[in-house]
Amino acid sequence: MRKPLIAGNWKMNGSLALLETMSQTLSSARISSSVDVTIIPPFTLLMSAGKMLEGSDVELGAQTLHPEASGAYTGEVSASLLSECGVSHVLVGHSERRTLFNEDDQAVLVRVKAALDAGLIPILCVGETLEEREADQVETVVLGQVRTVMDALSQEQCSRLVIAYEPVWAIGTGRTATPEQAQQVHAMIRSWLSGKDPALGEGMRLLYGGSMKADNAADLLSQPDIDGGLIGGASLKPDDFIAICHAAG
Ligand SMILES: O=C[C@H](O)COP(=O)(O)O
Repeated sequence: MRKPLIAGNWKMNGSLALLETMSQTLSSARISSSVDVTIIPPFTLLMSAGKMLEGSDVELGAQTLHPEASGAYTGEVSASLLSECGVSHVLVGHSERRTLFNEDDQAVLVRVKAALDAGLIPILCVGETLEEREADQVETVVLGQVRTVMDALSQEQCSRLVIAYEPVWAIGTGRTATPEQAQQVHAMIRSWLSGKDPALGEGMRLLYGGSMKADNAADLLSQPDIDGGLIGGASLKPDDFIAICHAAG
């Protein structure tokens, strides 16, 4: 039985004030222990967030990392620096990183390895653009992104990953994949994983991301192969984020 995970990616948004409100709202929300919850604020808030969340069940994630352990990389942050803030999860390969910061599959792979080496849980983001969907390339693109990473890792390393399927055309657009569209891609990813290793297919959490909101979360999360959500915009509104967490429980 896979435990659902709801992860809120704040992107380059939020503030210390929102962090305080979010942490208070989450701690009084009585979210079921059958759901894992992670918030993923910008780097500058991680240290404060780590302190605020200490002792709570809510976990902390980062939005990216540099693959090297240390060195002259002005502006970058390594896995060990993230760990010091109390970070347990890190997004890798988000479509905004792939598109705006030119992170290709190899750049994604080295970041996944760096995260795993440091004991962090990578949330590997994959997904097709609208043009790729319209050209019938969903399987080629999505499984290509999954394969590049999974085929380069040991089975034990693979078992520590979470995958988030985020159709690029649904991110921040208000245009959500239908539960059937999302389920179809999740089932395809799971079937590929099962072919590689049945235990991996059975155990890996596959999150959906792309305009998931309080009013569509329950339908998406009720699909058999959707094990949680990677939430952008709605994760900045404490009540909406908590409603999504409740929908997963
Ligand atoms: O990381 C989160 C995703 O990009 C989804 O963002 P969104 O919920 O604003 O569409």
